Amino acid sequence: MAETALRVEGLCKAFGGLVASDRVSLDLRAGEIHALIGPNGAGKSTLIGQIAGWIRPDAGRVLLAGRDVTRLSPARRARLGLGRTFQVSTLALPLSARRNAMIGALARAGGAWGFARPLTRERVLTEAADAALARVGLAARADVPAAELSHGERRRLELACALAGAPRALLLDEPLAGMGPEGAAQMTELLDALRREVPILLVEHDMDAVFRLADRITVLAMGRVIAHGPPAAIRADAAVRATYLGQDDRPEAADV
Ligand SMILES: Nc1ncnc2c1ncn2[C@@H]1O[C@H](COP(=O)(O)OP(=O)(O)OP(=O)(O)O)[C@@H](O)[C@H]1O
Repeated sequence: MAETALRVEGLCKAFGGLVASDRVSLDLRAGEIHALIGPNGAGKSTLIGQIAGWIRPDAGRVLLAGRDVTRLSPARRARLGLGRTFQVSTLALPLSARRNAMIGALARAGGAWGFARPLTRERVLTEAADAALARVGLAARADVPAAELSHGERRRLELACALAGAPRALLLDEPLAGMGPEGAAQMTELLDALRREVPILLVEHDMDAVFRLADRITVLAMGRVIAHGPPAAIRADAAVRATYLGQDDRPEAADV
């Protein structure tokens, strides 16, 4: 059986009387893209927040490569290999693409290099950043300020920032958001190849991409997992169809 990079067990989170996560369990295995979908307000962001560590669950556990990280800070989780991108860009716009990717590499290293010589540290971070930029097709743009990159390039740079930290598992929150067809196709191709290097938990509203990319899909509605399985089973699932009826991102809209 494939190694489990990330496991969520029985996560519960309520905001007052509103249950945003209701005993949610899922896992992310080596070599796969696992998509998390659901209508607006289903609890996807709340779940991602609990996995990343900035929302504390009321109950349940988060395990990264078998280690219980439920009580660790987001920074500690990053240092243990949880990479992520955000719905809203976190790039430092005046800095070059390389400098941004170096910050990503630093997030993984944390204080571990406190005693390393500055020149050694600079070289190691630069190498990690350049490798990540090459991986997302931005090697030629390394010296360009993030502010001057196109929207699609910025999204790939955000991915490079996460990759520069050599993550064990990657959380991607709407990596295709705001992209035109060309950028979306480029990013889809990139993610398709990346799964072999790092397993990906993908939150995405573009159902064409989800059904093309996902090895498995978990569907949330009102905080609960209502379906889980390979894309073909999800597309055929009556509860999923009922939940998505009338929604733009309903699975039946995906022509895959
Ligand atoms: N900090 C909060 N305080 C109160 N209610 C919250 C909070 N965060 C989320 N909620 C509520 O929890 C529910 C789940 O929200 P969440 O943002 O996780 O859904 P989502 O699936 O990510 O939605 P979307 O696709 O629109 O981003 C919603 O009803 C939302 O209003």
